[in-house]
Amino acid sequence: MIELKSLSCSYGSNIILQDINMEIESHLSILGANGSGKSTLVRAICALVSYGGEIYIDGVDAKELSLLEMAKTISYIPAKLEIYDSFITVKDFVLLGRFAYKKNFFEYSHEDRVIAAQKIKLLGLEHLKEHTLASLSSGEQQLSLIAAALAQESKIIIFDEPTANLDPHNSKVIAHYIKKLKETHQVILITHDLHLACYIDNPIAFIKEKKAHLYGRDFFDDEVLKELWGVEFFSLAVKYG
Ligand SMILES: Nc1ncnc2c1ncn2[C@@H]1O[C@H](COP(=O)(O)OP(=O)(O)OP(=O)(O)O)[C@@H](O)[C@H]1O
Repeated sequence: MIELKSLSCSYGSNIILQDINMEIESHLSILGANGSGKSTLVRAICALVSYGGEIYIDGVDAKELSLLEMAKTISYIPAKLEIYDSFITVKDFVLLGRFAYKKNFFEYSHEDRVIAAQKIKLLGLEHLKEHTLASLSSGEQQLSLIAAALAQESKIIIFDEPTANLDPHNSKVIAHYIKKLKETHQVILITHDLHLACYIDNPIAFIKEKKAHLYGRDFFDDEVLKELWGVEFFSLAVKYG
């Protein structure tokens, strides 16, 4: 359970989110216009930006969590892989997901390596494990990001626009993984992909004018969508089902 109490976020004098009060009991999808503050909201939850108000994760004040405790609690998966080391292999990248569990600075344990190998297998990346990340397609990179996040073994996984760079086939593959992860993890999804949001079927927080507005399935009503986005919708088809 994530509780936001009077949450506010600003960049300098630019107020992005103001006085948000919300209980995220389980899964959630976050939608809203470009620049509305979706990524800022999840970055605040992950303690990646400073904020006013309070955030509690399972009753613990997020400000009290160390970096390593936070890593064991939440994984944040960005839309696109920023590759700092183009020569890192998939195997070594997924192992990085175990950084919070390292017993000393230099060594990953046998257990860390076993868990990383399991996640590589789970995501169907075994044939690519010795390949460099830079040599993979966007879809394969996204799968590698998910494998590293799973290796982190956090309860909460946040996806920030996971299908933004993917073709329809890979979007469907990723959509199925996200849906499956809901069985074992708390999944928070930021997306502009209404088909994906509809398929994942989480409660919706729509960010508008610095506030979060909550919806259920009613969000996907053509009239509601038209009012929120200002464009016509005609019976959104669930293409990932
Ligand atoms: N590091 C930063 N410094 C200053 N302003 C920022 C910073 N990060 C984001 N912003 C601004 O805050 C606002 C909200 O950004 P944010 O990335 O949270 O929006 P978003 O809803 O995720 O957008 P998008 O859908 O386009 O990804 C934007 O106006 C953005 O320009």
